[in-house]
Amino acid sequence: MNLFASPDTMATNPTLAVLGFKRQLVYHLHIWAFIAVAPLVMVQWQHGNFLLSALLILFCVNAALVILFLRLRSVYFLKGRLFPILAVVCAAYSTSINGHAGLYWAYPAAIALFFLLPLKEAIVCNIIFVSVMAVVSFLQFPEADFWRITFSLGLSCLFAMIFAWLVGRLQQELTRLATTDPLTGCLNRSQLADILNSQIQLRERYERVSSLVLIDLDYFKTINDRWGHLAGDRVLKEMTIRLRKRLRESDQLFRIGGEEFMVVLPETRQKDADTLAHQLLTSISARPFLDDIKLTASASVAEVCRGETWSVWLNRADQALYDAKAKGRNQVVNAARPSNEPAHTAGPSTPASDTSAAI
Ligand SMILES: Nc1nc2c(ncn2[C@@H]2O[C@H](COP(=O)(O)OP(=O)(O)OP(=O)(O)O)[C@@H](O)[C@H]2O)c(=O)[nH]1
Repeated sequence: MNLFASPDTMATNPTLAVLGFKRQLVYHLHIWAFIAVAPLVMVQWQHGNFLLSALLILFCVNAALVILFLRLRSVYFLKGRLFPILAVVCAAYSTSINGHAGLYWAYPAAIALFFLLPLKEAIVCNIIFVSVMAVVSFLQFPEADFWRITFSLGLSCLFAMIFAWLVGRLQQELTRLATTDPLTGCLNRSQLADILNSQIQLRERYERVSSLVLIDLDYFKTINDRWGHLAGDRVLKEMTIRLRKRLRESDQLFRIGGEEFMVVLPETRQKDADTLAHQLLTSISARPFLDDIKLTASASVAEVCRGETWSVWLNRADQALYDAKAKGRNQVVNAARPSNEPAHTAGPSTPASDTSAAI
């Protein structure tokens, strides 16, 4: 059994890959913490520290449950929140009764918080932890030791915080790079299946209907041939800006091929998507690109139908786009619905605007 994410998923979906790595981190952290802490239960029991022994048993039980839940259900037991609380309480209490022998555990506990909690929560928890440890050290050790402990623990937390913050930033940046197209900033195909599937689930569970629009520039090859690839790139960027201007925040714009774009429209019926597709084509053909390059585009519209998979949904839209090209371009074609679905608005192709096909 693959614990966290299949190799296929990790290769194609960066967001799931990151989630998989986070789960592995939590998993390994709990395993090694369990191995390190379990023998201490006996040691503390033999020393007559029954309360600490009980706290350590709780810690081990929680670690075992997190490991089991991750293995069997791929979810965090109690969202992994018990580890930090128990680690901090055990370390502080152990220091107060065992002196230096307990203090050593404060360092790994403080660092572990940054791996298990969201950054802000980890910072707050660590500030509280260092403060508690400072009070315990003040009461327990000579003044010189109190300063050493407080500063060395505080510095360890600071280093761990900087490291966790940078890793978080790096992870966000890598996810962004892996999920977007560098030229236009649109989403790329990596999350296409997931986003279409989530719309399908909304349709199946709550009857909430989404549509998708495919848009493909007409005769784009001619732009490259006449004005060069750089001009072609600038046209694609400007086209993205024009499309974005007309879309809502909740709509998702993908670049799924060279000059082919896809818009996923949540909570949108085919009729409204068709209206939007006409407006998008008009925004492309109404004004020339880079001052003198006139362009048109063809589009297709497909509302998600009950029981279909994302690839069937996309194929219907693809077929309709092919029809729009075959019928002369610069028009919107509504995708045919599967034969078992009642027809709402599927209709014949309609001209997008009067603008003649480009160049
Ligand atoms: N400048 C630029 N061109 C690209 C990019 N990606 C793909 N293309 C070009 O887009 C063109 C697509 O050509 P075709 O598939 O024949 O499509 P078309 O010329 O638009 O013709 P129809 O779609 O049939 O109207 C090719 O010349 C590709 O080289 C890109 O990122 N930048």
